[in-house]
Amino acid sequence: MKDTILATRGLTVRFGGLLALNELDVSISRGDVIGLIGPNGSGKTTFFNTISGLVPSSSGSITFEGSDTTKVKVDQLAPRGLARTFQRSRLCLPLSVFDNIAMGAQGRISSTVWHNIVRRSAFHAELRQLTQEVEDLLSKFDHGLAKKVFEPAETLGMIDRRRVEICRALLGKPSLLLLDEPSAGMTHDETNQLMDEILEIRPKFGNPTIVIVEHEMGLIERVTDHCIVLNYGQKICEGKFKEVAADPAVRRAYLGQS
Ligand SMILES: Nc1ncnc2c1ncn2[C@@H]1O[C@H](COP(=O)(O)OP(=O)(O)OP(=O)(O)O)[C@@H](O)[C@H]1O
Repeated sequence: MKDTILATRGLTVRFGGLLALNELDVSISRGDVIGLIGPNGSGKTTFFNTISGLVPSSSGSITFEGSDTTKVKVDQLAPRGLARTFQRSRLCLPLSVFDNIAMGAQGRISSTVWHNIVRRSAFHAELRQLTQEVEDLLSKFDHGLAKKVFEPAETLGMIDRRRVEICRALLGKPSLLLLDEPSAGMTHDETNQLMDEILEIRPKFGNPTIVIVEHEMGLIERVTDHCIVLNYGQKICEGKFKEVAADPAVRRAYLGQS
């Protein structure tokens, strides 16, 4: 039986009088690809923001990798193995592809004044090692992206920008990868291509568990093992895509059918 990598119990997030998450109990099994779906405003991004330490919960608990992470902040969750991408691109466009990805290696380069001046050769060795890792990562996508490692991110097309964001998330070899609307800003074909690439290179990173928030139901149906459906911050259904798509509560909430 698969173990649980992430669980929430009674997770509640209030924004003033609005209940964005309402007593949410969720269990995510290690190694699965999970689709987190629901109508606009149902709480999907708030769920991502809360479990990744960006938005504090109002009550309830979060357990990640067996530890209580309810109050753990975002910068402490990445080293524990939780990585994510955002709906809107979060690249620093004037910076190089390398710099954007290396941000995901926070704390890996010793950057004290003492280290950089007195132990210059050690600093250069760390930098060389990181550069090699970033180039290896980019070349796994196999689209000549590794050759653009020192070009500004603003010179890349949208699909390559998304690949760079995925590389930044994968650099720390996360056990849980949260993908917030990978299709945003891309065509249907590009989204499918990117998702295929992620699934293809996933075994090289220890098969991280993936949770995808996505409105493209064709993609969710094709790539997920299991789906969780939210409405008004509550879980209304879960199961295989075909099961949840046929559920009357989901059809009412999500598809606007009775
Ligand atoms: N920082 C915030 N302050 C106030 N209200 C917020 C905040 N963030 C989200 N909300 C509200 O919380 C509810 C859930 O929003 P959330 O973005 O999590 O939904 P979503 O399911 O991700 O929606 P979408 O599919 O449109 O991205 C919405 O009513 C939204 O307006």
